Amino acid sequence: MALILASASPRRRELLERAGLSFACIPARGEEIIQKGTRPEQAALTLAQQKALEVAKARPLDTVIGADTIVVLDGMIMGKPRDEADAVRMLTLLSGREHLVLTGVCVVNKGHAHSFVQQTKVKFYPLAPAKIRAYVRTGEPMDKAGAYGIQEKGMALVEGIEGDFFNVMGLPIARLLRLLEELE
Ligand SMILES: Cc1cn([C@H]2C[C@H](O)[C@@H](COP(=O)(O)OP(=O)(O)OP(=O)(O)O)O2)c(=O)[nH]c1=O
Repeated sequence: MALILASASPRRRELLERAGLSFACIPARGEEIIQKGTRPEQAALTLAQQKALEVAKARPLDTVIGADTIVVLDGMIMGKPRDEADAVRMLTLLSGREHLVLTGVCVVNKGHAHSFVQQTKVKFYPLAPAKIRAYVRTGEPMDKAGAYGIQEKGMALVEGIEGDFFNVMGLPIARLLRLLEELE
């Protein structure tokens, strides 16, 4: 029985590797679709479940991990920016404010799906418009929820966090390891 990470995210792969696990990566191909009006927790859970279940169908004997990370400001969900203007819009909204990063995780094992959502609070410094534009021009925000990466240049935007740092990067690794141990 193998462990499979149903993800194309280089951050998730790196975190699992750093935690010392052996696993294979098989990205889910399905589009990430969520119905309008879905609550943030439910959205993160549903997307993680969709990814894990899609890959688990092809690998029924293996343990499959799916995850999805969203940023939530005042109850509003921010995924990845559509384009640079969208990234500027998101970062302008996040400037000087506190938001939540939610990562949904789903582990499919022996035909059962085990899911949870982990939440981390992140506070941004106030950001001057020129700073936001310069950061967006680096290209870093484009494949990241909320248009920033706390583990790269985006670290300069962050005044503080409350909760698991790795959850912001895309995988709440300690809680995931605990779940995997329970399933052994
Ligand atoms: C907020 C934040 C998000 N992110 C990333 C983590 C996720 O990769 C990405 C959110 O997109 P996701 O849809 O969660 O993941 P993904 O499309 O990159 O990979 P896959 O669906 O194949 O698993 O944003 C950071 O790297 N740093 C951050 O600080």
